[in-house]
This record gives sequence, C-alpha cells and structure tokens, in this order.
Amino acid sequence: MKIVLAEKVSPATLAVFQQEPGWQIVTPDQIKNGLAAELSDADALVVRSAVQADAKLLESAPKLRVIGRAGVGVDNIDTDAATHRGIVVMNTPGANAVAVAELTLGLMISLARAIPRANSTMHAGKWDKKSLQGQELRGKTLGIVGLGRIGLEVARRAASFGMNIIGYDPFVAPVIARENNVTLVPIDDIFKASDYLTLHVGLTTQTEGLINSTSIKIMKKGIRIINCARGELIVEQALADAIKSGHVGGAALDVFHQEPLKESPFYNLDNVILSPHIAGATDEAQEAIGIQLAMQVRDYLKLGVVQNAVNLPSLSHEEYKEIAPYIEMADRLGQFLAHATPGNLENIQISYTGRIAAGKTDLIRNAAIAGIFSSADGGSTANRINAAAIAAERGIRIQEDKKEFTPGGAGSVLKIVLHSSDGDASASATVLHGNSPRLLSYDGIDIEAPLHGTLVAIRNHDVPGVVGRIGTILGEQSVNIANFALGRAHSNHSQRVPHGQALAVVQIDVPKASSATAAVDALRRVEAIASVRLIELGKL
Ligand SMILES: NC(=O)c1ccc[n+]([C@@H]2O[C@H](COP(=O)([O-])OP(=O)(O)OC[C@H]3O[C@@H](n4cnc5c(N)ncnc54)[C@H](O)[C@@H]3O)[C@@H](O)[C@H]2O)c1
Ligand SMILES: O=C(O)[C@H](O)COP(=O)(O)O
Repeated sequence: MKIVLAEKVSPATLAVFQQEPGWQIVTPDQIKNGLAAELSDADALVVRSAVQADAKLLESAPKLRVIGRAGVGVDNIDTDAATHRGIVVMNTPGANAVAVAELTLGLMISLARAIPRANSTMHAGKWDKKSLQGQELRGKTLGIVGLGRIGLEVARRAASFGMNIIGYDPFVAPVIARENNVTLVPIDDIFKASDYLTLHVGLTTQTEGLINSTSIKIMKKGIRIINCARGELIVEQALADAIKSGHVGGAALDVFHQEPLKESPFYNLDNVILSPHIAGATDEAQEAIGIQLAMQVRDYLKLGVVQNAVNLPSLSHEEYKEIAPYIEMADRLGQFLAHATPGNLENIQISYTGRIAAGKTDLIRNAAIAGIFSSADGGSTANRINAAAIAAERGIRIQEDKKEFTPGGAGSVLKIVLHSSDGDASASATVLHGNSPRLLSYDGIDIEAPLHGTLVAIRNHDVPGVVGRIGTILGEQSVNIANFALGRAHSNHSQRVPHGQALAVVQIDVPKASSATAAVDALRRVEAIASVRLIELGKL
C-alpha cells in the first residue's frame, strides 16, 4: 500500500502506518515532483485544510481508495468527485473539539480584556494602563451558531464564566441544548441579543456568508464576533466596515477566505485579533487526530471497515462486523442475478427483511449494485462507495424497502428484483453459519444453495430423469459437483417461470465448464441454462 501524507501530521500518525509491513509512506518533504505525480500509484491520501483535493487532482490518482482528512472540515475536498471515483472520504470528528473550544474562550477573554494590545504596548515600553480597562464575560450573552461537538464544548466552558448562552442549530435536539444550559432561539435572535457571537458550523451553501451587511445591521451594537470555523461564513469586507464604524465592537478570527492570509481588510484594525488557523492545532488534538485517522485509513485498506466517512454513513467497528457478511452476500447476489438475467436494466429494487433492515444499509445496497454492474459490464468501475451514484448517472432507478419484523422469524433476508427491458428477475439470499452467503430463491423458486464458487443455474422441466442426466453429463466432462440444490415452481409463484418447471443450482469445482454446460443445454428437457461464475471478491 502507498500512503501519501500531503500535509504535516503528528509522528503518531506515521507510526501507525509504519507498523504495517511493506507499506510505503510518503511524507510532505518527500514529495518532490508534485502531489499529482505522487498520487499516480497511491492507495490513500491524507490531508489537513491546506491541500485542495479537487476533481483535477483526483484524476491523477487512479488507484486511490481513501482520502483521510486529519481534522473536521472537508470543504477542501471535492467529495462528489471522490464518491464518483469510488473513493471514501473520512475525517476525525470531535478529536479537536476541546482544542477549538479552548481557543474560542481564549479569544473571547482576549477581546474582553484586550490582552494582545496589553502585551504589544508593554513590549513597546509603554505602561498604558488607562486605555486597557476591559469588561467581564460574566452576565453577558453568548450566541453560539452550531451546537455540534465544538459548539457544545464552548457552551460548557462559557457556562462556568457565568454567561447567558443562547444557540441556533436546526439539527440539535432541544434536550441536548437544555442539558448544556443553552436556550435555543431563531438565528435573528442570536444576532439581536448576543454580546459575543461565536460560529461553529461547517461551510455549506446555507452557512456561507451568514455574517453579512444585512445580518450585521440587526446585531446589538458593540457585539464581538469570534470565528474559529471557516472564513467563508463571514463577508470579510462587511465585517471590517462594521468594525470601523463601531457597530461591531471587535472580532477574533482564526480562519479566512484565502489562507495563508496575504492581504486583509482586518489588517491594522485595533480591535481585531487574528490567528493563522490554529484553533485545532494543539499537541493533544493532533496526536489524537493522527492516531484516529491512521487507524481508520489502515482498517479501511486492510479490512474494508468504513468509519467516519463523509460520503457514506459511518459505521462503528461493531456495526461493520455485523453487516460485513451481508455486504459480501449482497455483492454475490447481485452478480448471480445479473449474470442470469438478460436485457437492459431499468430499475433495481432492493428489499431488506429482518435484522439488517434495522441497521445502516447503504453499504449493502451499494455492494448489491456493484455486483450487478460487475456482471453486467466487465469493465465496471462501480464499487461499494460509488455504485448508487453510478446507477443514478446511468438513469437506473434504485428502490429500497425495509421490513424489520417478519412473521416466522426468517432472519435477515435480502431480495433483489431487476426490472429490465425483457421483464423482471428476482433472487433472495441470506447469511448462514455467520458468514456463508446462501441463495434462498431465484425467479420465484425457493432453493437453498451456496453463493460462492462457480454456480450453474439450470431451469428444466420438472419430470423424472432430468437431474440424473445433468449429473451424468457433468461427470462425463470430468466436472466435479460440490453441491446440487433443487427447487420447483409452484403455481402463482412467478410469471417468468411457469408451473411445471424446476430450478437446479449446481456448484462445480472448476472455474469454467463451457462444454459441460453446452451439453446440459442440449438436453431435450432442459428449458434454459445460465452459467454463473461467482468470484471470491475478498474485502473491497
Ligand atoms: N479553526 C480550526 O482549526 C477548526 C478546527 C476544527 C473544526 N473547525 C470548523 O468548525 C466546524 C464545526 O466543527 P464541529 O466539530 O463542531 O462539527 P459538528 O459537525 O460536530 O457540528 C456542526 C454543527 O453545525 C450544525 N449546523 C449545520 N448547519 C447549520 C446551520 N445552517 N445553522 C446552524 N447550525 C448548523 C450541525 O447541526 C452541527 O450540530 C467544522 O465544520 C470546521 O469547519 C475549525
Ligand atoms: O476542520 C478542522 O479540523 C480545522 O480546520 C483544522 O484544520 P488543520 O488540520 O489545517 O489545522
């Protein structure tokens, strides 16, 4: 495996990767011919906030499977382009929350007590005591926009200063706010009531330019604004103008539209404190982030475990372990069904029944689609990350339904129905003995067959002698049978399979048996034959 660390990460990050025998780790100082060239054979890319992992850069990384963001914000990564290419993007939520919260409190106190100016005047040999009288935080109103991991850490600390805390976050439960002494209010009330306003939201189309000339106008005179989230949340010129006019009493900014900051409307404004995007940069946070990210990237590359992905729902290690056999089963079921089904695909219907229906099913869905595509077109680039996106691009509709509880305790069953130009085809499967994928039905005929190795699916007339002849032909061709499963059509079962037909799914010990299957196909009483080879895909 080749891991490219495009930005400085803690030594602990490197140590995790270095423990893997044979893994090549490229550190930022070893990147001599540009990042794009380095990525041409890389499996993983690790970035912080400076490197722009855009669509163009990703084009130069044909083997890339994962981008690890050592931190929280992923606005420097084109996650759509990554998803399209089947690349998982993962970050380390929460690992730097305390670091950012502590700097936020530090900046609030610095604004209240003009600590930077006290320091610089002293270093200039001045004793400027008279101009340095400040205010207390106690009793002031703090408005927090974004009550996620960082926002709540800020709230807890601000409460100990005796501040009144109001917050705005449309996605937080009132109980969480209450438990952290935060009163939830509409965003305009945050602007109107806050003495201090701190931003802790990610950069999205909703949050970009949140602080602008219009929102500033309704803010309380003298408000102080702290931004340790993303520069683009603030229209910088509007804030600088409001500070110059005295409407805004001060600002402390850790993040900017352009980083590194080269020129700024905030330069030389006395009551503006600037820091170079250091809110998350503490020894403790970087150590925690580095170890967490390296382990996530390693586990994904080695085991396929997807943790803290931003382009797929996150799974804990335990959740992943539970659904991993169903992911594999879905892939094989998709392959089986697509191989055995002719026609142009229009619609894929995936039904989850039992325990799997209660959990996160995106990876199972994507694996099923990837399996279908891998059989349908040999050169498919669909994988378990991008399969649903590729289906959407191809105009293939995906329908999903879930039934958590089933009468009779049938366990977890996945059913796929392919609607194609030639009609419908369906198959269902489950996992037995912990990790053995089993076919349960095909085209409405119940059967119980292993979903691995090389399978030959044969539809024949349900009359005596056919099964024996199939066995004889395979034997004559020296094809050993590993498993022979039989099922029969019942009336009202399937329109595709008329009553009086049977299904045999034969697992054979050779990867190909063209002459044997041709001989079986030639049997007078065999209605149809489809040869299916299911490949052991391993983990992602
Ligand atoms: N300066 C730094 O070094 C630094 C370090 C870490 C994080 N950050 C930034 O801080 C941001 C917050 O980090 P976090 O770990 O708390 O993330 P988080 O995902 O835990 O919290 C973000 C919160 O914002 C809320 N939210 C989303 N849209 C909103 C909207 N329109 N209005 C109000 N709230 C909204 C979400 O519900 C969530 O609770 C990150 O996205 C990142 O950009 C900066
Ligand atoms: O989103 C984050 O985690 C912060 O912006 C930290 O960015 P950094 O890794 O470049 O310090």
